[in-house]
Amino acid sequence: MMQQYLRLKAEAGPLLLLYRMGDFYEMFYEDAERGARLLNLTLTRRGTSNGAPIPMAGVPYHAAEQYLAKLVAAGVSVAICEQIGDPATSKGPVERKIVRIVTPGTLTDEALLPAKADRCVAAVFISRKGSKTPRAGLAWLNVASGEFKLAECAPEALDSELHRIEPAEIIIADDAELDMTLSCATARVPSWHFEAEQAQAQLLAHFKTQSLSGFDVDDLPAAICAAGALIRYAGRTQAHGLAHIQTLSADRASQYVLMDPATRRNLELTRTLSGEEAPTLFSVLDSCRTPMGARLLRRWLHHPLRDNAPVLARQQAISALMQASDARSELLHATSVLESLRTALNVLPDLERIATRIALLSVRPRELASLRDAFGALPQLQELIASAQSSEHGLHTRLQELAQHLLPPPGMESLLLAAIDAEPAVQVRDGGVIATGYDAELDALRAISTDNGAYLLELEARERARTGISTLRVEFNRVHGFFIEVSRAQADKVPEDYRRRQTLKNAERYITPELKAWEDKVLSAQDRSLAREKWLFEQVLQELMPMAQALSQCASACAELDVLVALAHHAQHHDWVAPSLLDHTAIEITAGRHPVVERSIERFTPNSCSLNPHRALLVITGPNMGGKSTYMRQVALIALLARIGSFVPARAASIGPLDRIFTRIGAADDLAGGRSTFMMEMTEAAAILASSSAHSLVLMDEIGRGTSTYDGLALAWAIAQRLVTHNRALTLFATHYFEITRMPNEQPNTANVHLAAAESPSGIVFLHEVKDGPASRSYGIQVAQRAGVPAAVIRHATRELERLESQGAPTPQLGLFGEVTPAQSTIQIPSDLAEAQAALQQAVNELDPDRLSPREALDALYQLKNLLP
Ligand SMILES: Nc1ncnc2c1ncn2[C@@H]1O[C@H](COP(=O)(O)OP(=O)(O)OP(=O)(O)O)[C@@H](O)[C@H]1O
Repeated sequence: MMQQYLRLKAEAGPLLLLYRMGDFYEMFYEDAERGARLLNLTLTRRGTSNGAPIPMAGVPYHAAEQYLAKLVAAGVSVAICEQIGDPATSKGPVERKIVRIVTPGTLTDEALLPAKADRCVAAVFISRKGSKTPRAGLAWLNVASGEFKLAECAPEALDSELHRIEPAEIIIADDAELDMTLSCATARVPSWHFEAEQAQAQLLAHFKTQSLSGFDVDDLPAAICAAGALIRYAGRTQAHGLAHIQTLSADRASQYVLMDPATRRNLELTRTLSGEEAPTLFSVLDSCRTPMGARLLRRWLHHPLRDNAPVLARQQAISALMQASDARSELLHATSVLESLRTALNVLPDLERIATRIALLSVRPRELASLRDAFGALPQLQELIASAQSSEHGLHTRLQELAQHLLPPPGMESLLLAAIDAEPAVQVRDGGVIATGYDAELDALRAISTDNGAYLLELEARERARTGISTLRVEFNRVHGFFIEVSRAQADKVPEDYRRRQTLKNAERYITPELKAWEDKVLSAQDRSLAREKWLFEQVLQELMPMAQALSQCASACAELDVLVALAHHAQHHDWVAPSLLDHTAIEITAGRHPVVERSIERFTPNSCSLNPHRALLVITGPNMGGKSTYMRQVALIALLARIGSFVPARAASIGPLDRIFTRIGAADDLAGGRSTFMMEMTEAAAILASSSAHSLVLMDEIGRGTSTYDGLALAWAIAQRLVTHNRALTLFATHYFEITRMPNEQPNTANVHLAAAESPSGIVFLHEVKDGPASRSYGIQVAQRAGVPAAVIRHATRELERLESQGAPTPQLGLFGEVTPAQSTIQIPSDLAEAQAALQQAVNELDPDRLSPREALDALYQLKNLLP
């Protein structure tokens, strides 16, 4: 047996091998040690190898799914080996085979997949290093939905692209190096899998085509190499192949508003800065009723669009949904269309994943039942959309397009209605999955095994008469089968042909030749009926498989409708408006709010923002805690929401096309990457300066604070100036360096705004209101006091501040930037002050404090004071 194990283990390679033995999946050697550690199992031993005991650990087969889920969550890939031979007839170890490979990125099993997030597997290939223009090729595959995409980018942008795609697993060549900050499982495959010819051949064989031209990806050679290796890898993991992956498409980054990983993180789109699921933009917007809707919303948030046309189509669909609901509820006082749509969507199961499992022939009976029940809701969805369309407001062609796909694939509904039982069992092997009336043979077999009642009553009457035992009973139970039960007192009356089956305390149970013959007939009918049912189910699956593609189109339409309904619902309940989409770059927001913060505090102060080529950079000052970061983020989030087609939290907004959104807001140390806070800050700033354009939105928060005041200020000034003169990006630049508020004097397309605060007897009051002009002061000490810094420290700091201010604190920065006038470059000391300083110096030198009486000391102090001009 160990030989068989070692052969299979060699086949499984680095995958953890779960080796089926009876009711357990066992692991051996290093796999056992690793598995025991990851799954918290007891490590035991089985036999020895070269005199050393062989470590072994196992999990019961019926609980395997939950252990698999843990392994996959830990990024481990697993090969599952089953017994395929019959133990009764096998000589030596039963034949076994690896039947399934589970890797973090290729899951299709409902139990192992998160409902509201996609899990895909990506392959990365970097074309010839050292060549003039090396390209990074990327391919990613969502096995659960069938989506297969390609993209190329410069190798420097690869990390950012990976953060956009967020694969659960990445495939790379065994000799490749990949420098990425995304944490996910990686799998290495032989480098020849990525060779152009091999990859191309693999794809052609998969799609059964002569060339890839039809997919419009010829200009992406590096990505094709990645795609070939990927389809080979994914194909190995699925027992029934990847027939549902029927197309390949290029995902051209130019269609999206690009965001780097820092920006996605800082804007807290789908994860908070501390890594939580909520509150995020996704968590507040996600009132989706279906899992595929929630997944699509998440994708939209990470892929804002550059072109106005598709954005407008979504926005108009949302308007139509909202207006239709108004019209109906006013007229009929009935539930609004929007609410009815939400209710109707609620009954839909995860159509997208069911479609995939139909294609993979791994769909479960109950999923088919839920699919059949869901089809009943589709006409209602269509009707509701039609009523949204018939409202007189707005254009809504997108809704019309969606409605056309809200249909079950032809033949699927009738097949499921006829074939699948109203409430099928979980597993086909339990029986009760195929509906009565679907197959005459099955019905006949079932009749034999279930219609025992009349025969048993007749037999009982006959036996009572024959034996004279009036209490005799004929019965059946699952463990012992059929039997005749006679009380202990009457047991001596039973005839010769009664054979004892079981003895109870007060009764004996018998079987007779006649009853045994009946039992055999019934049991064999049961076996045959289960076998027939299994076969019929497989036939149904084969019939359904070609319909999977159409079902997944229906699933996509439901997902999109769900997202549009969720956005409409949110807009309606939180007073959001449709932004105008401009065709020139500008962001004009009137009374905007932060979509997430407005939900968590009682009274959010709305603020406006105007950014355009004539007012391209806003220097934002104001106290700590004044609301600078919130304001900047809210502008970016409103722009992003507008670019996904959503309504926005504002009284009015006009948003033009954007190519990128960049944020540099607070930086954490990247200790693992060996970069300090300041280094991180500068790396991000460098990326922004390198890639932002006149169509980009840039948020910079307190750039330069990670180093000494002078260095920081100098860098902040230079960066701001470069952004406005060279990159010409729309920029929000929050800073505590007041010197930067002078920038509008030099750069006419910049302006100052500040977050207002007021002082009251009980301390500083934050008004959270954005006003024109620079802040008058920073209130740092007041904020520190509010934060609970000890009073003694606050007093000391206040004195120190007064001292610095009275000294007219050196302003080295005056000489640091731009045109330096002689008057600014040196600190001029007036001549009378120079004289006074000399006289003061002399007077102080002449004083001997030890010889002075208190009275003389006081006089000396007055004299010194008088020496000052
Ligand atoms: N417009 C607003 N209306 C109401 N409350 C707000 C508003 N903006 C911010 N706040 C509140 O003020 C708090 C501080 O805001 P924020 O972090 O944006 O300040 P900040 O000026 O960036 O501070 P720091 O300079 O210390 O980073 C937020 O947690 C929020 O609760």
